[in-house]
Amino acid sequence: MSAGTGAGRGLVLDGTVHRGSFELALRMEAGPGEVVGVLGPNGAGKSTLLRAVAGLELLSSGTLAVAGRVWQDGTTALRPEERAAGVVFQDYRLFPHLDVLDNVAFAARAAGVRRSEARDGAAGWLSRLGLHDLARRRPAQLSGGQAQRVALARALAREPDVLLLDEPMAALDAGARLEVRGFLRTHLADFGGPVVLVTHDPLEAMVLADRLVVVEGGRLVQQGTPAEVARRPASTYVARLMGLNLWSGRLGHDGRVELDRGGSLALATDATPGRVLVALRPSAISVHTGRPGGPDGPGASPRNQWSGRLASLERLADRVRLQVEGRPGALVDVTAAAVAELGLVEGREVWLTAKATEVEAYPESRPAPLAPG
Ligand SMILES: Nc1ncnc2c1ncn2[C@@H]1O[C@H](COP(=O)(O)OP(=O)(O)OP(=O)(O)O)[C@@H](O)[C@H]1O
Repeated sequence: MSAGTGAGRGLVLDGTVHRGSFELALRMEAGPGEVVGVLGPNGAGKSTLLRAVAGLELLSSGTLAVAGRVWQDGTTALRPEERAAGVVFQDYRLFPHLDVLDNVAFAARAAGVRRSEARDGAAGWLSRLGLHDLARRRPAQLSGGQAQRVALARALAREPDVLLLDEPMAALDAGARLEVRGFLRTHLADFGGPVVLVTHDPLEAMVLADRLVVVEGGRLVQQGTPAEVARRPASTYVARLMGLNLWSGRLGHDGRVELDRGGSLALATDATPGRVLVALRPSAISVHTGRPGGPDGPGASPRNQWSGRLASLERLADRVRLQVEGRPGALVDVTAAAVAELGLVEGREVWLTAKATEVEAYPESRPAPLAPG
């Protein structure tokens, strides 16, 4: 889906929301058919953003419009029930006393549609989503994955102008998460309106979102396609999330970046001298237990090498992540075999090397303004 196009028919939020002493100040758009993933650390304001769209919090200033209709501005504030928003929460929030069919029929019933007609409509949604076998079950008889699929059916059955998903997979175990992720991927693509998906999980964001918006401390710090954000993270939080090393520094005319927190790295590419962020994949760094090439070795080694102390080892799915203190400190990924062969233990002095071609540098800048809708 194209970013930013036709946002007039999508969602446009430009304003501030206050909750106690916290302020969210944001401009964001989600075009029709576009899935925007909102990422951010705890307390960043992600839920506040969704609540403001749903009408559970009011904007202190600014405007919110969805599908060409103003939901809030200086003079208007639609009540939550007047907003055509389909919301899916992490804890499903199905009505426990109603079976699945009546849960999905609920919005139509609340809008005054006759019971038989509302149930026919709900049955249609359940069939479309492959959930008709669950129609007669009560929420207590559903697994977490099933409950969350029903919650999506209920949200879609409202025929909303925007879908709001608040950490929809956070309460699920790994198996159900995979299942629901596939389900969302299929059915979000069929929904023609804007989707705002709040998540902590970078994989979920990568798989489901067309565009990412990163919020920290109530402010937008970065937005872009998942690939852009992963390649050039704008903050340490994003870099960690994407599993990258990120340092800030100053690039000189000699092609070396002097890092703010010590050390320097050589680049292979031409970048404009000045303030930069430097990203390096943990798997692009090699570990050695002695100085590469020996103390007086020939210059055959890669252009970046530095020493450090192994602070910790963490087993990941298919590798081991090392945290090395040094100048610069770095995350390094190696195989379990390498850990054994090199005798890597906490506290050990190591040498790190990285090819200059692996070092990605880009200007340290404020997020680019949104393209006009
Ligand atoms: N009812 C409230 N009254 C006052 N402040 C609140 C209230 N609820 C949340 N806050 C504050 O608003 C800020 C943003 O909270 P919010 O829940 O939007 O963050 P979040 O990004 O969704 O975090 P999390 O990932 O932990 O859910 C936090 O600093 C929080 O302390």
